Amino acid sequence: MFKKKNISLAVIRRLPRYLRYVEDLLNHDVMRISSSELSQRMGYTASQVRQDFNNFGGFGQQGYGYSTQVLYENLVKILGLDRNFKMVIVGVGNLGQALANYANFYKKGFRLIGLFDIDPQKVGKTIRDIKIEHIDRLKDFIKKNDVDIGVLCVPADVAQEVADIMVEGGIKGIWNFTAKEIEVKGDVVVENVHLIDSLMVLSYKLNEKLLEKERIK
Ligand SMILES: NC(=O)c1ccc[n+]([C@@H]2O[C@H](COP(=O)([O-])OP(=O)(O)OC[C@H]3O[C@@H](n4cnc5c(N)ncnc54)[C@H](O)[C@@H]3O)[C@@H](O)[C@H]2O)c1
Repeated sequence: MFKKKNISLAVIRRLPRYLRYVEDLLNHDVMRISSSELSQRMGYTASQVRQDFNNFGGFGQQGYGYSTQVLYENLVKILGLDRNFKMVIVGVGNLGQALANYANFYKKGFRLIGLFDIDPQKVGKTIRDIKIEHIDRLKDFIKKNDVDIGVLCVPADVAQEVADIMVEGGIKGIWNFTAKEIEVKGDVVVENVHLIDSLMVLSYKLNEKLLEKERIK
């Protein structure tokens, strides 16, 4: 598949939204959509949608628009969702347990195969048929099972040391939920998640509306 180099993160971050939307169209048996309709419904401009897809060769046909099936298959491939990644969660507290119980990861090809914690009260218990193992077993487990993704759900003060263990084991990517900016060696990729950032964006939008109302008064 054609792919431009150095595609901006902003474009990549829009791809899951395109995928969700196209999936919804397919579920409603909509097999074709024009770029203007797609852009209108998603709140983007038609040229932005075209530019986004042109990074990957563009999937539309002049005068036809997009086949939703073709769009879907391409987005799945671009996002690597056809690969089936193996994943472990480290830190099975509030967040780790919530993620472990979230079944939708499986539907997208992320297979949770291990849970790890340091707390003897938690080690040995199971969540969705997966036994929580002691952190001491993490490195060997990653090596033996060729784990792709490590989900970091431990307290921030131990995030770096746990990330180091993951890297030593040969992890390929870390989904970091902690507030700590971890450092990794080699070509390990890190994606940081901060739910609070999204909440602050909501706060910004609310604030804008309130300021507008106050101006009108
Ligand atoms: N990114 C976000 O939006 C977001 C949201 C909520 C929480 N968090 C962060 O996620 C992390 C977990 O939050 P929580 O509420 O689940 O905390 P928690 O205290 O409920 O869970 C932390 C778990 O990590 C385990 N742990 C501690 N040290 C460990 C080690 N060395 N090795 C393995 N396991 C270890 C603990 O036993 C516990 O089970 C925190 O860093 C928190 O700040 C991030």
